[in-house]
Amino acid sequence: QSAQFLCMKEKNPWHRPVTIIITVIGVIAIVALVTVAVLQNWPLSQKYKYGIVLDAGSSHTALYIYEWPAEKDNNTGRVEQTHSCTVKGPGISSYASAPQKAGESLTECMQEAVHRVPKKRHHETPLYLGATAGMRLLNVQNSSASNKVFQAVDEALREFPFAFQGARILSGQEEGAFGWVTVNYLDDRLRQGLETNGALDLGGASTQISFVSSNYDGSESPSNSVNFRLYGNDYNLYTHSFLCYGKDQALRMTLAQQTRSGPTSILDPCFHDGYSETKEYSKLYDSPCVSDRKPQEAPSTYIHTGKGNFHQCQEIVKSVFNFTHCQYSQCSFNGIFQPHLQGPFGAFSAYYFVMNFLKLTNTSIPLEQVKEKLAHYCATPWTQIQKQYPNVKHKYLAEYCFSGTYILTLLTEGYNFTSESYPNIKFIKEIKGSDAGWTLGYMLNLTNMIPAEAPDSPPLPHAGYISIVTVIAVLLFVLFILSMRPFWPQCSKEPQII
Ligand SMILES: Nc1nc2c(ncn2[C@@H]2O[C@H](COP(=O)(O)OP(=O)(O)OP(=O)(O)O)[C@@H](O)[C@H]2O)c(=O)[nH]1
Ligand SMILES: [Ca+2]
Repeated sequence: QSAQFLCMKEKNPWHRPVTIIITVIGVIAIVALVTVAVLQNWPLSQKYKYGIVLDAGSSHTALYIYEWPAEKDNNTGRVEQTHSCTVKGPGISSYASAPQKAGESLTECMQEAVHRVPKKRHHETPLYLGATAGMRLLNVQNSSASNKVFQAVDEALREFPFAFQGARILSGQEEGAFGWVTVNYLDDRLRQGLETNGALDLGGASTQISFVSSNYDGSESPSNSVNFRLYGNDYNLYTHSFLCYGKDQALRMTLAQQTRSGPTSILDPCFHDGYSETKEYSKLYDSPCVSDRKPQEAPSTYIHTGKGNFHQCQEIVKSVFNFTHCQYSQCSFNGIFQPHLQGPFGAFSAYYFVMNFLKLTNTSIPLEQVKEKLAHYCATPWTQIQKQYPNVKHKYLAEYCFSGTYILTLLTEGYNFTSESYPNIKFIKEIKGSDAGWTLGYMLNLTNMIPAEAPDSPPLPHAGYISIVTVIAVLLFVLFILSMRPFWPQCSKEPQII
């Protein structure tokens, strides 16, 4: 006789059909549960949607293509610029006498957009054209010519397979406010409700300043106030656009200032010593910014010569700002209200082009030192400048001394930046690969891509959710197996005598 453990003789319980079936069903259930959870929460499709904005500025037109994930997440700050194209030739307002050409000029960049945006998205891709100060001025000067330019541009853009949403002139407020939206959206400040950055935009024909100031509620000078509710936060923005104070029109104003008596030549401190070019009076005064100052009797041309003196240049530049009247508690210039400057500022477009060329984008350099460096640059003879920068466009190169002086004067005398607040300015071209400017903000607004209220975000991130579902499923399965214990084969504790 031998004593044996009976259960040892029994078949392995895991081989019993019931256990096998339960296990298989359990495993299938867990796999199914986890798969459903993963699929349900997977971004439905990783494909992209597109939007196109044409920035019809006074000096040139640029096309921007934006991209964002096709499903959900549009409101989580993920719209990015994927491509930009600079239209050859001048801005559309320069085609007043040949409107058809304004439309034609856009063709090349538009064809590029046709190739860049996937074909199946073409028909649903919104296309906007916004015109700024150049068209505002043309509209003042000759509204029928500006209508014709728009008609030509409209017709040209309709030829493309996109969802064309129209061409129009932006108001100065829109231009300023959307520049502010762009800068703060790209920095992810809006969604997170962080303190915002002000925006400084310097174009060819107008310039904008926009910022949130805690002591400005919009009641003083309401025309400078723009209200936004974005991601559940209220913003009361101060914004102003100065028509004629873009750098090209400001240069005209300083030249007008120096040619009031209709001389045959001027010695301009804003241009380098040795610079000399013959220019036409009719071209100089062909703008509403200066047309009323045209000298009574003037020859057809004047010789524009330079003498390269920063301090004298600054005096002439100052004279295009009017500081005599202010009906508000405080003003910037020309009687325009401006609350106390507050917070950091991003300065883009010509602010960046000019300060970058002059190697003056580092605002931690004291303002006095910046002025000294610029004074030194302005005093450099024209022949030396030309030798030093043989590849820079002649028109740009000739104007950097004026442009730098104008920028510093506008910031300090105009907007009241001081040596203390100057370091709050950052000269920027782009943020995270997207250009700073009004176009992105304009598109986000028109496509309702920034919700007024904060989106309901799921309490757990995707990975966390999946892990928890998996752990709970496994736990439930183990519990289930344990609950089946009564049906498990029993081993007797005592050896049995067979
Ligand atoms: N140095 C330099 N200047 C530039 C460049 N691109 C544009 N500019 C000049 O900088 C000024 C401002 O340019 P933009 O910001 O494009 O102006 P815009 O949008 O055409 O004009 P607005 O309608 O007033 O906004 C103009 O005088 C341009 O000629 C560049 O790459 N380098
Ligand atoms: Ca512009």
